[in-house]
Amino acid sequence: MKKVEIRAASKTYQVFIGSGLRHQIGSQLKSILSQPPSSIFIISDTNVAPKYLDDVKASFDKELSVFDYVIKSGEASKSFQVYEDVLTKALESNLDRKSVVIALGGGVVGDLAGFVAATYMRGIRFVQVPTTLLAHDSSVGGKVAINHPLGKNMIGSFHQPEVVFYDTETLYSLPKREWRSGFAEVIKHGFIRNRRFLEELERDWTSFENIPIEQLNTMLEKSISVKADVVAEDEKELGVRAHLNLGHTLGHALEAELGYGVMTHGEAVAIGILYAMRLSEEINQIDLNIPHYEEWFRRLGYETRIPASLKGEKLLKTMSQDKKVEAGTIRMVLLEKIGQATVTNIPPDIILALIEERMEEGSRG
Ligand SMILES: NC(=O)c1ccc[n+]([C@@H]2O[C@H](COP(=O)([O-])OP(=O)(O)OC[C@H]3O[C@@H](n4cnc5c(N)ncnc54)[C@H](O)[C@@H]3O)[C@@H](O)[C@H]2O)c1
Ligand SMILES: O=C(O)C(=O)C[C@@H](O)[C@H](O)[C@H](O)COP(=O)(O)O
Ligand SMILES: [Zn+2]
Repeated sequence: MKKVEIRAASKTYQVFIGSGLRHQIGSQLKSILSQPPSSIFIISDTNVAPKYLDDVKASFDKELSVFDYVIKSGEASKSFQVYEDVLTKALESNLDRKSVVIALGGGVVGDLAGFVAATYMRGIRFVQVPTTLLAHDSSVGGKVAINHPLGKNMIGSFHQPEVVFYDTETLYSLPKREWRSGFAEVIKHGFIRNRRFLEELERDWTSFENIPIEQLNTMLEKSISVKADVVAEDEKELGVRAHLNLGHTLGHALEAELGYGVMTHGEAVAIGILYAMRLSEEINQIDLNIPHYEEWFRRLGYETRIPASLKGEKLLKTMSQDKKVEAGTIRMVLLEKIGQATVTNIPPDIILALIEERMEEGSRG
């Protein structure tokens, strides 16, 4: 088993990475939680629950009350309606301030369950049990949120989990599309902070078929360590944490404009990273060798261009509502070089011109 420590200003906790961890959650929590839980509330989704919910439930002593709530899978569940439904179930189950929420699933479950935990009775403890590759990112660092029709993750909080149990055996039931989606955040961690890691990824990850679990676990430990370093420096995104948003200003706008769930988060981030690299070249007057990276992304099966169905002006408007905007100015994460990020004010005309440039063939002008 591997372990990464997250030293956030508000809390230090461990991310355990290993095969089969879901079977040990109940017993492990006995020593990890300083106060025993009065009850457990597991939130999962319709794809994950049939596979793994019983295993997690069975890991708890019979005497402890364990409730669960299964949401419909997909990004559309990060909504006010589902948030309310989960809270209703929590209240009906008489959860109290010593209860512990468990997020069993991908980033959708993690973000929603974390926000439920952050707000139920003004905040109760929660535990992340990620089951997607992408959730190596979402389960760490304490950003929890739901979406608003006008923008991604607009209603949320910072609420750190007590612990993260990353049972990487569960990733082997993921569809290939979800491996690819999650890998975009891994690549992002390389681009913003660790060139050597990025080079290793390029060398070792040529497809998502038959990945040995040791290779997976080692890669995840490195990727989570990048996030851990950033969160330790800046838990609440007052500065350097914004670097974790590389590719997200456009990425989030793509998700919102296409309708939540049409493009996965990672698919949108991959297009957003290449777009941010192009902006970096323009603004910082550097050459990042984009054709090289675009070719790698294509080989891995990513779309690399902005869908032709979208309009530049509308994307710009949505990007103007990004959380990094200050006094109406769009601020984006750019690269100074591969492995080093920075945040820069970007004039709207440049944003628009490069959106047009990065549109799918045949849709420009
Ligand atoms: N809080 C953060 O710091 C942070 C970071 C990155 C992304 N996010 C958020 O995470 C979300 C995306 O997360 P995601 O990609 O995990 O999406 P997701 O939770 O929707 O999972 C993707 C799909 O895989 C299914 N699935 C999950 N685990 C499975 C398994 N083991 N086997 C088979 N199917 C499984 C899900 O049901 C879903 O259909 C977005 O909302 C994004 O905004 C948050
Ligand atoms: O942890 C962070 O900080 C990130 O930005 C990680 C991102 O991958 C993630 O998608 C996050 O939810 C985006 O946050 P937001 O503040 O831009 O909504
Ligand atoms: Zn992300």
